[in-house]
Amino acid sequence: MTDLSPSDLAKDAAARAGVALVQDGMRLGLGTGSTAVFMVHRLAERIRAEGLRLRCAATSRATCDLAGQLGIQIEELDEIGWLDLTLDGADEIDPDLNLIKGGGGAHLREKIVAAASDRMVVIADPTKVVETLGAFHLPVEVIPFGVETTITHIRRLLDSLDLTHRPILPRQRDGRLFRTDEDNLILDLSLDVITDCSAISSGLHAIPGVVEHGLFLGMCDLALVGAPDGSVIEMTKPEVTA
Ligand SMILES: O=C[C@H](O)[C@H](O)[C@H](O)COP(=O)(O)O
Repeated sequence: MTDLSPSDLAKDAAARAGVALVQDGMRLGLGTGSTAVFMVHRLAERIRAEGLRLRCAATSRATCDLAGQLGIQIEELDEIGWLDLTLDGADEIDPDLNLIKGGGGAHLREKIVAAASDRMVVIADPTKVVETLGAFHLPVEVIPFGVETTITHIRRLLDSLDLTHRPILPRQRDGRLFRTDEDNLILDLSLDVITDCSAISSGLHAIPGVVEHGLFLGMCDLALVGAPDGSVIEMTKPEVTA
């Protein structure tokens, strides 16, 4: 790959470091997004060079298609059953390794795959590292049926959490409502700062039309943050003191 922007060089550095964790015989979850694209390319290179025998599940149709084009066989998650490692990108990473994901609308399958993995490792460029989650909109996947009612429920939840007047925007693409791989809709919540991630998470999960939100709390084990010069910083969870 030539002529990469500084941002792409950083993503590629993180992707290489993530792929370096892959060992022969592993069952892998492959994430979605622009950083994951680098990861899938680097993984395909290692498979070709080293003959790695892997079993891989994808978190989106896009990743499934790319992997197929590069000669990586993708199986259904349920055929594999459980995964050793998932490598995925993120939109925001806080110091506790809590994440916002779903900028590409793939967070539902990503969360199912990450939850079925012994280890979730995030690969990212430095712009994704934040002190507090929330500057990036929080994606919420919702069922199309009764979406206005679901928005009303979300509005009431935000009001109850002192997050009044925060925009709740149905995601659009090419002038039409964006549809996920499950044919659902995405609502993007502009929250600015999320001070109580657990309250938002449990509140959203309690709303019937909500399928899944993009907060990944306590799921990430390690974040690999690449830089344009090829170096990578490892972020680990802070030690819990008794
Ligand atoms: O839905 C998309 C995923 O959660 C992505 O992993 C996330 O948006 C990060 O994508 P990127 O690597 O393109 O910044």
